[in-house]
Formats: sequence, C-alpha cells, structure tokens
Amino acid sequence: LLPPELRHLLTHLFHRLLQTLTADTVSIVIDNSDANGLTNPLFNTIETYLSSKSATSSKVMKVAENPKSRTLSYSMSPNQDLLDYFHGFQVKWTSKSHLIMTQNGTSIENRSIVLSFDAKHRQAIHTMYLPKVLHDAEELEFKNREKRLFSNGRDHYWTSVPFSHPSTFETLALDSKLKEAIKSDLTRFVKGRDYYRRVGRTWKRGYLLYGTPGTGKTSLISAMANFLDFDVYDLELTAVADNTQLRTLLLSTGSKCVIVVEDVDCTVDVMNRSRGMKRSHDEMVSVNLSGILNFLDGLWSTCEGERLMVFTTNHVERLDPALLRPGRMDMHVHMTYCGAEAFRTLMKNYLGVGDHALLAEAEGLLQSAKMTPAEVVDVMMGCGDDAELGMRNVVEKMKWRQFEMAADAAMVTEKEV
Ligand SMILES: Nc1ncnc2c1ncn2[C@@H]1O[C@H](COP(=O)(O)OP(=O)(O)OP(=O)(O)O)[C@@H](O)[C@H]1O
Repeated sequence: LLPPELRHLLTHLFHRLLQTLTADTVSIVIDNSDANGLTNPLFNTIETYLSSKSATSSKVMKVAENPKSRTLSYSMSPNQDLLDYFHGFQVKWTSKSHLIMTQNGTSIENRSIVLSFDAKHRQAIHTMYLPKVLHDAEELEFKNREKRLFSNGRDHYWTSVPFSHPSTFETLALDSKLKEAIKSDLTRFVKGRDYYRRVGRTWKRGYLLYGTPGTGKTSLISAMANFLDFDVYDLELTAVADNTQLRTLLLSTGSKCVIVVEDVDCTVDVMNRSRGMKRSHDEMVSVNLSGILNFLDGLWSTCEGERLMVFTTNHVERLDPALLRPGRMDMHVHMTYCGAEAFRTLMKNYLGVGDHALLAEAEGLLQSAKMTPAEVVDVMMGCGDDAELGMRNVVEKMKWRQFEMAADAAMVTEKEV
C-alpha cells in the first residue's frame, strides 16, 4: 500500500538501525563436531562451564544424571540464551542445533554454542574471560569425576575401586577450632601452586595423625579427601619388597591425591632407619623409613601436581625423630578421646537431636570415662534413631567405664601395697 519511494526510505532506515544495533557485536562459534563428524573437545568443556550457569540462570534447561559422580548435570536446551557477567560487562551464550551434510552425503545434527559480546571487550574476552571459562570448567570436570581408592598388593601395582567413604568434616566429631584449622590449611595448600613455585618447594604437604585407636584418624583422612575431592592411595608398606619398588609405586601416583601410610609405627622399623628390616606380624619388611623420607625430600619434586602425605600412628612416642622434624610433617594432629563438642556432633548425627535432658550428665562424665568417639558411636548405633535409649545407654556405658577404671586403679594400689 506504500508508495515505492516511502518503502525504499523505510527499508533504508531499517537497515541502518539494524547495523547500528549489531555492528559492534562479535560472535564466536564453537561447533560440536567438524564435517568429518570428529568431536570438538572444546565444545564439551564449554558445556561443562555452562552447566553450572544453567542450573542457576536458565529458565529452560535439560538435566541428566552424571553416572560417575551420581550428581545432576544441567545443559542449555536448543536456541536458549544464557547471560553471563564478567568484570562488569555482559556476554551472551546461545545454544544452536542444525543439520550438516557429511562427506558421504548423510546429514547429521550438529550442535553449536555461540558466544556474543560487544566488540569493545574483545581483548578482555580473549585474555581473561575465555581462560577463566576453561579454568572453571576444568575444576568442575575434576569435581564431577569419580574419586578412587588405590591400594597396592603383592603384585606391586596399584589397583583401584571407587572411593565412597562417607566421612566429611560435617560428620566428623572433632573440636571445631581444630577442624577449621585443618580446613584452612588444606585450602591454603591447594591454592598455593604459585607460592610453592615462587619459594622453590615441592607442592606437597605432610600430615601426622596420632592418637588412641578409634579416635577418628581414618575418618579424618576420608574427610580430607572428600573436602579436596582427591583420590586416596592407601600404601601398604608390608606388601612392598624394597625401596626401589616403593619409589616406583610413589612415582606412579597421580596428582591431587592423598597418600596414606596407616599405623606407620607397626609396619616398618621406624626406630631404626639404617637397619630397615623389621616386624609386621613376624614378617620381614625390607622397606625402611629412609626410603620414605628420601622420597619425600627428593624424588617427589619430579612429580607434577599437588599431593598430601598422611601418616597415622597410635604410638607417636615410638616414631623416629627424623619423621617428626620440622619440614617433614607439616602438621601434627592429635586425635583424642571424645570431648563435649565432639559428643554433641555424634548425638546430632546418630540420634538426630541437638539437645537432651541427659546431655549435661553425659558431658560431666566424658572426661573421666575416657571414651573414644568410636565407642560412643558403637553405643549410639545400637539404638537406631531412638534418642532416649541412645542417651541412656551412653550414660550407663560411661558410668560403667568409670567404675572399671576405679576398680583397676584400686587393684594397682593394692598390688603396690
Ligand atoms: N572423630 C570421629 N568422628 C566421627 N566418627 C568417628 C570418629 N572417630 C571414630 N569414629 C567412628 O568410629 C569408627 C572407627 O574410627 P576410625 O577408624 O576413624 O578410627 P582410627 O583412629 O583410625 O582407629 P585405628 O587407629 O584403629 O585405625 C569410624 O568408622 C567412625 O564411625
């Protein structure tokens, strides 16, 4: 209905307007696969990054279960936009899906992701935003992977099973100050790549956990591994033939792992580094402490990535001072009998209550009854979620323990007399 001149003018103005609106927008296209059908790994990496954003920002999203980590993973549905913000500017991610012809003439669906941003941010996108996206995606992929528990057998190789120990810092009954100190130490350690590089030290940290059996040394190791999302290598020294084999085993551990040597005082002759042979259930073990210490000090520096080494012992007094020397074990953690704070954590976790009429009495008995968290757990678990019965049985057990200890003390005095 419009005269041609007016129509021409309006078309011209419309194109000018469109140009102004889009001229400064830059787009980067990341295809799922190329014309030969080969997958583009960058596409998956970007999808991983966007999955974390989709869960919180998208209105429509696809969801699937990650079979390895049993977690849900989200992704954008086709033709969806997702806005992301970085250093005060906005970028737009768009998910697209279209058919492409392959070389043999069949058509396949190709998905792509388009990143659009204002041209004036081009520099920042390439030097800061995209590297950050890749870094975040790498961290997410690491978090979503299945953690594994490795053990060494007589065949001198590591074999692994999925690591699923449920102990975490939340379930661990431990003084809260100590818990926080360990958590911040671990966080500092994993974030310390540049620091370790700058000061010229191997990126490792040694922990010595000592205390009575049942105070939670193994539970703490699992909590540490779960906190960091690290694999665990449970090093059984009695299965290692000699120091050469020990070094081979240690060198074949992956990065981001906790290497554990439990009951170090029982498995090797830790009191005599030079002899290096000794007892473990009457077995001769030719691995010695110097093998481990040399590795900690020297060879480990050739390994890429970060590693935690954790030794546990029930008898710290039996350990060679060389292991306790500063610089060898960076943190010594004394695991003790169940205290008031630890008791409340166990009561909440196992009996499901935050307070109870018998709590004050139980707390009063804790110090003299000297019960380990494992013993408290044992009684509580026997009562299911019956908090009444659980608390009554724990208090009874503590009184009985007090009585036994008093009787033992009386017997010793009688003998002395
Ligand atoms: N501090 C704790 N917090 C929560 N649960 C604990 C704690 N300590 C012990 N337990 C419970 O007792 C069980 C045994 O504890 P764990 O194996 O961690 O103790 P341990 O000190 O390593 O003992 P051992 O020296 O005999 O190896 C655990 O499975 C857990 O249920």
